[in-house]
Amino acid sequence: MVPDTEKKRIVIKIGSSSLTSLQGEISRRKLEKLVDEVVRLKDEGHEVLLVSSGAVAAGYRRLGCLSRPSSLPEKQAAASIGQGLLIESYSDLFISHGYVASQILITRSDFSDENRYNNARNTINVLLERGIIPIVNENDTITMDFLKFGDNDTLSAKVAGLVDADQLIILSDIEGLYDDNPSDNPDAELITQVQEITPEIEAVAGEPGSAVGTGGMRSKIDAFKIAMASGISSFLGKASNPDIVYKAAHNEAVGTYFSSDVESNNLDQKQQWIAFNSGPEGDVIVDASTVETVIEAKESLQPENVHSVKGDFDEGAVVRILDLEGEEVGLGVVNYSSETFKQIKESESKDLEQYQQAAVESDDLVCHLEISIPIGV
Ligand SMILES: Nc1ncnc2c1ncn2[C@@H]1O[C@H](COP(=O)(O)OP(=O)(O)O)[C@@H](O)[C@H]1O
Ligand SMILES: N[C@@H](CCC(=O)OP(=O)(O)O)C(=O)O
Repeated sequence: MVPDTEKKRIVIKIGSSSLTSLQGEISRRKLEKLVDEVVRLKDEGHEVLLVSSGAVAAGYRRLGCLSRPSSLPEKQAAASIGQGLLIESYSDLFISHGYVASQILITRSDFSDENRYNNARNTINVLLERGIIPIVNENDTITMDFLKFGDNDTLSAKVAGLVDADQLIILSDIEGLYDDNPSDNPDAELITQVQEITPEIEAVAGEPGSAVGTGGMRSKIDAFKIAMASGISSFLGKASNPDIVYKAAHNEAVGTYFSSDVESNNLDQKQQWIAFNSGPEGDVIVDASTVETVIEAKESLQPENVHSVKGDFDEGAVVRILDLEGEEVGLGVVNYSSETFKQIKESESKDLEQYQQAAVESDDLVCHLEISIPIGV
């Protein structure tokens, strides 16, 4: 954890439910509160990036809908109207405090391309270093349902990892993570600290309680897993609480803090990309002893330890690494194509010498035991 006095790089995610009125429209008052809080952190010298939902909420009325639409094309059309209005409001408010905001729209397929992923990082780094407040949202108007991040929770965690943030603050309409869904159980109790996302923690996370939220607690738990695996401390708290952002940044807020001391939970940026963003193009199958001595030990996988391959992939592709039962044990970038793997399999042992490179280098390998998050969340 970064000492309290140091300048931090903070990613703040705010959900639709925390930016809208009871009617589901953007609330100017809520937007102003958030901006005031961000300004307070900026005035202290911190770098702040916002991941803001709200495009659909800001646009559906002008589309002619009486309530938030439910069909995908209507939501996308509403977002196309609302995203501009949302950014205009943010921009005006930040300018009135002397700060410049910028807009970044991202789709999941942008992040699955390593070059675009790295490009996004370079752009955002320039903005943050120059004191700008980047405001990120999913590019709703062009994203197809099956390609969507699904909500902005996991997007915010991936962005936090991308920019190597010190802290991820997720603001919602709820005080934090409860030991049961408070919408169903009024006796549910707040969990203030989470050091590991165990199956018990996953089990308490339920669906959204409001009509405007999309991810509920499930997608927040996925987001915290990604942040923890990336070595980022996180916080979940209620957006409407006074000074919530300032207090969370100074570790004084009421809510749930997620932090991991596990050394292996520190995937570097390449490994984060492999684990959370890439799309595997094929499978490499290994036996049980290789799982134990190579994959779990995070050693480089040698070509002779590959039992077989499935699918057609080129050198440089990301593949799933499966055990003989078909269970996914890791992900990695291969140094050989599927064709070459087949040739290696058929080669005499004296011919193997020409394949000097590892099948997957240890730096390009992510073992599923250390993350256990389904790819593409
Ligand atoms: N274990 C839990 N603890 C807290 N909230 C939970 C839990 N399970 C489900 N929820 C629901 O998740 C909601 C927050 O998610 P969501 O509505 O998607 O908000 P946002 O728009 O901020 O992303 C809460 O209001 C609550 O109804
Ligand atoms: N990208 C969408 C938001 C998706 C959404 O509702 O996310 P969230 O409120 O964080 O569950 C928008 O701007 O309206």
